[in-house]
Amino acid sequence: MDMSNRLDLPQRAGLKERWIIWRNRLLTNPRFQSWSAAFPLTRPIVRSRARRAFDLVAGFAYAQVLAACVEGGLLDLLAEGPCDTLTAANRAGLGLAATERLLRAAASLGIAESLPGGRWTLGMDGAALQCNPGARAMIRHHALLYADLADPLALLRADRKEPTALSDFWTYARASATGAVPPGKQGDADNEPAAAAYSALMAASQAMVSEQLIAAYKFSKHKAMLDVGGGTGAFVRAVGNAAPALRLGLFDLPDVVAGAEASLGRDALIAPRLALHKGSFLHDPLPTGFDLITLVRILHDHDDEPALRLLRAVRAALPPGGTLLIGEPMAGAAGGGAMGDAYFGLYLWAMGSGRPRRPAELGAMLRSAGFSSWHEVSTHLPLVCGAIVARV
Ligand SMILES: C[S@@+](CC[C@H](N)C(=O)[O-])C[C@H]1O[C@@H](n2cnc3c(N)ncnc32)[C@H](O)[C@@H]1O
Repeated sequence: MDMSNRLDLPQRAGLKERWIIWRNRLLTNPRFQSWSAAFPLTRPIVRSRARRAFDLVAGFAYAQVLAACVEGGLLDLLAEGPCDTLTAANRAGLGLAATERLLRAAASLGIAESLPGGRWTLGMDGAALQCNPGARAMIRHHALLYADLADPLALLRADRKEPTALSDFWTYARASATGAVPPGKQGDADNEPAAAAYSALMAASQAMVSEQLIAAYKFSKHKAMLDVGGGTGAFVRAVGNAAPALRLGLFDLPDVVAGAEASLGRDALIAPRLALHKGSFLHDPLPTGFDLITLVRILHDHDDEPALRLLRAVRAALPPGGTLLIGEPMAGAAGGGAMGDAYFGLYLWAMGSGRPRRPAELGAMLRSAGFSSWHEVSTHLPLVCGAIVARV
């Protein structure tokens, strides 16, 4: 292909587009690359861009170093206090040389840090991850994602029609994408272990999400909250503890509600004001009698058609003046970097259903589902969870 021809094509391109084309021409020019790396004023920029480019190239290796530290128990060990390489080798079940290699890699990534006398402790990022059980559960879970991403083009070419490790894990995902009834809807014994596995992962990572939403939104101004797709109830419990007068409801697939019953049924502060509802939010009407409905990490799991169907069901279940709170990581979130389009984009593609959405896209769907207004509510960490409030 004649590149120069292609680059000259957009005669009518706007200023921004022409600037991008000019910039990319410059950046791909070997003479400019050599000059800017040598020139003292541009050298720091070149170094930092080169580091960023290298991180893109090596990201998979970095993630695997982290996975090895978590799976090998090294993060737990380093959290107990400084230790030497032999102790780390014994904990991880690795040879001395392999452990030294892994710990040096971890130290270069901020997961571990070396101390005098050949000892090791947690690095700054290691410390942040170690105190976050949800993040550690996700790191372990990523073995499935990376298996699916081993051949990314094959995954994309398959057009979400082939089973994947993630579509086998999230058993409702394929049903949502194809319009089928989800496996757990009939209280399906075969589906119970799968429902228990994804519910455990969600419960482990729920605390960081509920922390964001409880800090951002005043739940106590409502009388009754229904958490739709509420899993085994970690979010209901957190909100119920923060708003002790709130009546509570949880709706999920029967296999999952059984887990919620086991987890919340004996909670003296929650159980007396909790109603559990079983069904499929894509096939059954939602229970009424709640002035607040929450969808936490739900919509992004579903393609536009089922997501819109769910929003219409929520709209139908809410009374006049009722409120919907959507909480999930959103694409284009401030400070979210590549989380939305790169991470969730590919994760949900591999799962076989759903997509990350920008707040404005969710807003347009809310309008077409019949909500009269919506606005974004800012959370402390949009990377973990963004929030949108919509009114009937
Ligand atoms: C990603 S999990 C989120 C769970 C919880 N909201 C949280 O943030 O931890 C999605 C939840 O939606 C539920 N779900 C998926 N499809 C459903 C359907 N058709 N009807 C009811 N619940 C469904 C799943 O069982 C699961 O508990």
